[in-house]
Amino acid sequence: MTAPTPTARHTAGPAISLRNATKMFATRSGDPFTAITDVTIDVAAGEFVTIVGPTGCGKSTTLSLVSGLEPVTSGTVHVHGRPVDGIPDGVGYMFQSDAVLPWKNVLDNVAVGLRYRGLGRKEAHERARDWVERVGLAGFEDRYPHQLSGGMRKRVAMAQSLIGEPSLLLLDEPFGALDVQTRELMQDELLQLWSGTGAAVVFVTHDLTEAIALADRVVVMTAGPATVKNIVPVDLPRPRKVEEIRLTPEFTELYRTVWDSLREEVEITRARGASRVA
Ligand SMILES: Nc1ncnc2c1ncn2[C@@H]1O[C@H](COP(=O)(O)OP(=O)(O)OP(=O)(O)O)[C@@H](O)[C@H]1O
Repeated sequence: MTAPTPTARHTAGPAISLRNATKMFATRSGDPFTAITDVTIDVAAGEFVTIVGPTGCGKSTTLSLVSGLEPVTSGTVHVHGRPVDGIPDGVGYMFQSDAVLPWKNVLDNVAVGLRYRGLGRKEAHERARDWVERVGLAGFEDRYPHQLSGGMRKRVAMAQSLIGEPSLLLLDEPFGALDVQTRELMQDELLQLWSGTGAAVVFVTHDLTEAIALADRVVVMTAGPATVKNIVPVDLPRPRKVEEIRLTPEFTELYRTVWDSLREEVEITRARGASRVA
């Protein structure tokens, strides 16, 4: 597997910039529901940022403001220096439930984004073949998703998100449904594929080991409505092998720092849940 050539565009400012971003949703009762409040985060080109926080605090909502799927209620969200108004150019996504199309084989699934953007079949297939190889699926081009393992489907999804050479990669618990061994393998492969691309990454996860192993910085969110509680720099050398670095004393220390920050927020969230069922 080889890393892709650097393609991300370079701008002077941060790739992503949220300033006091607040999102409210309308509710049936008429009272707006605040999902996140005053979130301020910058992500530089080529930086890998992970977001952790208690369940339901607003992590996915934060991503949806960056991807343009939801408009911000107050505050600002900029991508490559421009206010987000609809889906910005150069965004790649990956979610827990992958977007692999059951009626298309591996090659067509990987090529689908390029075809959608108007590239001819031959060229799209050539590039897709290259990406199928990069994600370790050479020889499986003709297989259909139901003939693949969970890990192989994730590889297809990874190739789908990376083939467009995104300058921004938004990942929402992409490996959440995988077993632990496959997950670690996919984490290593993601790091390898991303390294050198210059893409800014925002990766939402519940798994602190994953958050620390992948990141340049871990953003810890508060109990909902989420705001940024703490940002922990991860000064571990790259390239990284998740299996190896998670056993180092530096990693254990980082884990303690992140968990110390998160624990209180998890307890607040649990107490709210308990009071609702009391
Ligand atoms: N479209 C919507 N309309 C109303 N409320 C919403 C909408 N989207 C999200 N919410 C609410 O906003 C809050 C934050 O949701 P969000 O999915 O961002 O949290 P999360 O931290 O990603 O959750 P999880 O950890 O469970 O994945 C939740 O209370 C959710 O119910």
